Amino acid sequence: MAESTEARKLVYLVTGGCGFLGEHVVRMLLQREPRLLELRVFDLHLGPWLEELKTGPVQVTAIQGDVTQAHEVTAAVAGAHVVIHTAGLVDVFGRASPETIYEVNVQGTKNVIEACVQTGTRFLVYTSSMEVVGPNIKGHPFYRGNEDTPYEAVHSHPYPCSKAQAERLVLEANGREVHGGLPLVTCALRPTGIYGEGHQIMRDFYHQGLRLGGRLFRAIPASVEHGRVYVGNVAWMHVLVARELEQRAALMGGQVYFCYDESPYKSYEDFNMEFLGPCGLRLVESRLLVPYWLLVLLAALNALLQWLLRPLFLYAPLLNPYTLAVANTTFTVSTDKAQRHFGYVPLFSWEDSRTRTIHWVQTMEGSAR
Ligand SMILES: NC(=O)c1ccc[n+]([C@@H]2O[C@H](COP(=O)([O-])OP(=O)(O)OC[C@H]3O[C@@H](n4cnc5c(N)ncnc54)[C@H](O)[C@@H]3O)[C@@H](O)[C@H]2O)c1
Ligand SMILES: CC(C)CCC[C@@H](C)[C@H]1CC[C@H]2[C@@H]3[C@H](O)C=C4C[C@@H](O)CC[C@]4(C)[C@H]3CC[C@]12C
Repeated sequence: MAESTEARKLVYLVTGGCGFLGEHVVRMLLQREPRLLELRVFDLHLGPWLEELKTGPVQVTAIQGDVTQAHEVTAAVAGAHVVIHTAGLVDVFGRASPETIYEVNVQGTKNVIEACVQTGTRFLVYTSSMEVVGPNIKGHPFYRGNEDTPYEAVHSHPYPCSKAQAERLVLEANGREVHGGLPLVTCALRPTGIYGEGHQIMRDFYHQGLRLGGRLFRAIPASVEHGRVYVGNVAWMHVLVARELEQRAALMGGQVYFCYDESPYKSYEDFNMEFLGPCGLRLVESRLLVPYWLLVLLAALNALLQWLLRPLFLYAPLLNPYTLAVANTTFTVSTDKAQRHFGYVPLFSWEDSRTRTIHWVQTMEGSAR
């Protein structure tokens, strides 16, 4: 590598660095941030793959910790220049209680902010979500909207509520004085539905399709558009924001950015078929067999069963009233704010993103090939 070790002086902390997005952020930082001296990877569950990263020029420090424990967070943040806070409890299936979701997503984020303030860390990038905007409980479409598009952001589900609260805390913390007297600079990235290597729900759909003899059944009309963005591009946006936050603090501090790339606008299921189709699955047009009212009924039945069975075991299917509403409401973004503010251009074309994701599905354990 051409850069001298002298240029390496920055310490980054990635919370949730062993999650689906977090792992991509960690790997992207190692590849694309030449000023990195130390990379701290903080997660409740550390991945074994971290070991192989420890042989490179950057010191990779794995920290097993819990964002809900303020002292653990403060210890991890101390001495870091930049914190990328991706840790979160992503649960729209009723696996965790609302209290736990709030504890991790809201209290965990408060702990990260306070740790920055106490220890003098000045730059904080928060992984928010499109869900802080919508789809809202009224099912209003958000069609090719941007960061300034008016939309009634009203939620009732614990996950979007917690993400919205956490995002607000992060943005309000912009400008707070940190230890040493300088201002904290924060911003939030709002990915739409992320896809790519490691995406658990794609894995679930693939295995469900295999169990159903290579078929998936269309539930959502093809006309409902659902925003998707490739994980490599989301990771790249995090790296760029973190890099530019110091130089462009006045412009970027306290701002939100949707994550976007060249992925096509399609329905959730049609989009998944871009990858699952080449892996041998087909989408069966069953909309006449399974009309929407029946899906609503099934989703409600699933919610009831989840509640009834909770004392015995956790019943958490993909279909519930909330996931049905999200999948069945158009929500797509069209914006260039990230390009204007910090020069973001997707690193991976749609073709690359598609090829990489297909390759990942094909090499998945239990795949048809
Ligand atoms: N997956 C998506 O489509 C999507 C879309 C928009 C936003 N997001 C956001 O991106 C972030 C990452 O999501 P993901 O899809 O990679 O989820 P993920 O579950 O794969 O990753 C989250 C990581 O956070 C860690 N974590 C959870 N609780 C923790 C705690 N108490 N302390 C420390 N670490 C903890 C988990 O162990 C996991 O490694 C989340 O904040 C999520 O809200 C995800
Ligand atoms: C109706 C069924 C046949 C299909 C169910 C699909 C459902 C599980 C999918 C559809 C949309 C998905 C969400 C969407 O991509 C965006 C996000 C934002 C992110 O912050 C967390 C994940 C989430 C909520 C996806 C979860 C899975 C959903 C609801």
